[in-house]
Amino acid sequence: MTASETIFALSTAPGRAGVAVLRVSGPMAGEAARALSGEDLPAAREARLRGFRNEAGELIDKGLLLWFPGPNSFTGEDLAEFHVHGGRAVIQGMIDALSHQTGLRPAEAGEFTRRAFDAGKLDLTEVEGLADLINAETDAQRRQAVRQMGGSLSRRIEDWRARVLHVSAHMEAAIDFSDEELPEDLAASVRENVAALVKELDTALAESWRGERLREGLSVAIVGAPNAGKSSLLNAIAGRDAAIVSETAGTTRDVVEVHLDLAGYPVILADTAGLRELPEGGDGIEAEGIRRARARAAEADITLAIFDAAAPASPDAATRDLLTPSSVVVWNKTDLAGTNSAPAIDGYEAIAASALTGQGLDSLLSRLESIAVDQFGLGEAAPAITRARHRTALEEMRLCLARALDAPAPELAAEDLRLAARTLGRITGRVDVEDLLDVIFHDFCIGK
Ligand SMILES: Nc1nc2c(ncn2[C@@H]2O[C@H](COP(=O)(O)OP(=O)(O)OP(=O)(O)O)[C@@H](O)[C@H]2O)c(=O)[nH]1
Ligand SMILES: [K+]
Ligand SMILES: [Mg+2]
Repeated sequence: MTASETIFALSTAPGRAGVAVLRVSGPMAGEAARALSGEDLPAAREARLRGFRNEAGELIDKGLLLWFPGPNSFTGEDLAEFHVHGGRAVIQGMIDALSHQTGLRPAEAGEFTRRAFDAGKLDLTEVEGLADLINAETDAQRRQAVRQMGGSLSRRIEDWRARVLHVSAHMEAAIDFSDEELPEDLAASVRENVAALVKELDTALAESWRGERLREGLSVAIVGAPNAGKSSLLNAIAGRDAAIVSETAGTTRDVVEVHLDLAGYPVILADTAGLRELPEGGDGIEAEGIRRARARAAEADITLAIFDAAAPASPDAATRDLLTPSSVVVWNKTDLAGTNSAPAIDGYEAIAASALTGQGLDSLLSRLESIAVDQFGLGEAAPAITRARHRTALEEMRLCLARALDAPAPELAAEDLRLAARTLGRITGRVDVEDLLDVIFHDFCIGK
């Protein structure tokens, strides 16, 4: 990317809508806005009604023009926004007119945000927060994304990084000024500070799965014997015919997912193939479905095990084999059983339900909801580690700090601390040696 290129794109979703927004960013943005509107630019950050014309002078649409002169814009560059009516022909007309402007080219995916990052408007965690916000499906996901976009994670990372740099700056200075061992009081304070950081990192790492899981959703796999009513339950919960239901055992083969919002938390409910032993040379497609069902059950956070209440005497053995302490057990088809009793299975408390009448679905949903609240609710206080990338960097930083604590010589400890700070800098995308110098000059008188 070269900063001198001017880019443009439709910033709202394509298709019909009341309003569509097109953005132009770069040195030619003002020129393009003048050319299309045939008038001077509006005052900075003030919306003005303008007619937009193509190169033949034909009116494409009337709409609002906004002018954000750099550096006070999202990208840090000159940026113009055209708000027009959101029809396919209007949008295409605007895109064609912008393409005809010299020096303009269509933006690549993420290029506006990339420019905002390059201009120092957002760091990497804030960029990720913005992406998460655009993808957020539930309230809790939105809250986490807004916090991260607002810099909560970066402030936490920067705080750790500043503390590491501070310790290492003191060590480097002591090393420079003497060629012997570190003074004992300095060595003790280094140890104390580094040990405190290691402890905080351990807490953050122990909690890190929460933020990642909130981005992805709690995964629930529905398992059970063929015809237990798994697909019927999925449909009843989703309120639509997401999966095929039939009286033929072995109907479901592919994993069918439905996204739920339970108390603001994302849950991905997956219907799977019924578990059963297939005869030799049996249906290979069903066998593949069963393999996928088992794989999904193994990686799910929760298995929702469905048993047939019409046959209470012999709960399916293959399903019982998959029960774990985080399983939720359901007797389905209670309408056929003629009783609402839900005897425990292998010691697991069960819920009585009927996909047909809807009975018991409330209890089932509130059980899932309370599991989601337990999993996610607690984690909302601290800025979350939301990506494997963050976790890997923190694990690496922890190793560096642990090595620094055990280092046989102060020079080696200082090197490990430098590495720890760099690792953290990778999370926010601000790896910068100038910082180390800044701290040194800040804390020590130059004349000394
Ligand atoms: N009476 C009654 N019938 C049900 C209930 N739930 C499902 N059924 C019926 O049971 C049969 C099997 O239902 P499915 O939802 O296809 O069962 P499944 O567990 O997904 O079956 P496979 O995909 O083949 O493993 C269908 O004929 C459903 O109409 C229920 O609660 N009550
Ligand atoms: K079936
Ligand atoms: Mg099914």
